[in-house]
Amino acid sequence: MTAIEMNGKDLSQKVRSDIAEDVQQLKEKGITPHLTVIIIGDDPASKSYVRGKEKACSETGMSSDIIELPSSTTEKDLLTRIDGLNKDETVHGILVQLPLPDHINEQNVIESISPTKDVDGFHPINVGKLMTGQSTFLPCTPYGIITMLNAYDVTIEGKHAVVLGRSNIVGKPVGQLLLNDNATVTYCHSRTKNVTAFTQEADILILATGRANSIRGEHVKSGAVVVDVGINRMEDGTLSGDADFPSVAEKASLITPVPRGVGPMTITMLLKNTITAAEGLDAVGK
Ligand SMILES: NC(=O)C1=CN([C@@H]2O[C@H](COP(=O)(O)OP(=O)(O)OC[C@H]3O[C@@H](n4cnc5c(N)ncnc54)[C@H](OP(=O)(O)O)[C@@H]3O)[C@@H](O)[C@H]2O)C=CC1
Ligand SMILES: Nc1nc(=O)c2c([nH]1)NC[C@@H]1CN(c3ccc(C(=O)N[C@@H](CCC(=O)O)C(=O)O)cc3)C=[N+]21
Repeated sequence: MTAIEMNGKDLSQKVRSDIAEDVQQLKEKGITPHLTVIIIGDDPASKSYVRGKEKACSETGMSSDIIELPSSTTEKDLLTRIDGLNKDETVHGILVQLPLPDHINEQNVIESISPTKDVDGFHPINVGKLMTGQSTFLPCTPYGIITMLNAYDVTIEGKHAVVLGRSNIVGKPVGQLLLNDNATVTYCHSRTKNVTAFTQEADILILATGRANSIRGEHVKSGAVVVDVGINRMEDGTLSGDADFPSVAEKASLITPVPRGVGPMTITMLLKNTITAAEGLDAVGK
């Protein structure tokens, strides 16, 4: 079998043109959806993601601003700024780019963002809603993955989904969304014994470990749907996923490439969440 590529870049174009229409409608009501991104320090990869987010906002007619702070910023300063943004009615979505410098407690920062402006879906209130099946902001990468699987007509119900990785931003929430859609979900992590025994049983395999080219064709069941979340910058400057793309693509029925797979969908769902925030839906607790 040779896999069909699930192209997140093309799908993003389509979803973003719908988003642009929603933005237009909101503007007619006098609301311009606005996203504020805070970035601390000068990690080049983080800066590049943040630029991608800003570009995507302007392409859909949304407004955005980036607050760039030095890595010496204290937690107290950061929390004060977030408090200001929480109170600012012109700001609908707040995203603090992760990871943060070691001297700042990530959880304190996440919990300081108003759950109604938490377009990352990382606040414990929103995580709790996701776990209990209530509608809320879905974390952007998992939301993008589900949107992609739906767009490519992948049946989730009754399938065995295996998730490699259990981070709060990718692994755990993507497993929860698949469970909410009636998959049987297995999580694997660094302490899992014999990961291959699980990957070989997966109908839907989500790779989110950040270990470049670590999953090869022999690890994958024939006909599996493989979603590669990994973004690994190689020595030659190119990006690689967690899958060894050529050998996995030979076994899988559908696969996401890296780049142009999950990454662009993550940004697209961030835009969607910002619109939801601007609409002020009851569903997110307003
Ligand atoms: N495309 C996109 O939009 C996005 C891409 N990413 C990329 O996705 C990848 C994962 O990101 P993130 O979740 O933040 O990463 P983390 O480093 O936070 O988590 C990695 C997870 O992988 C697990 N793991 C490590 N080694 C193995 C192994 N050998 N077998 C099974 N599991 C293992 C870890 O287990 P343990 O918990 O035991 O340590 C951990 O749960 C990265 O490459 C990141 O750059 C991230 C966000 C968005
Ligand atoms: N609070 C917070 N929210 C996040 O959502 C968040 C974060 N912090 N920290 C870092 C990770 C990573 N992430 C990516 C987003 C887009 C691409 C993306 O667009 N990738 C392009 C390639 C980009 C390139 O060429 O460098 C692609 O895969 O085609 C990648 C990774 C969001 N994250």
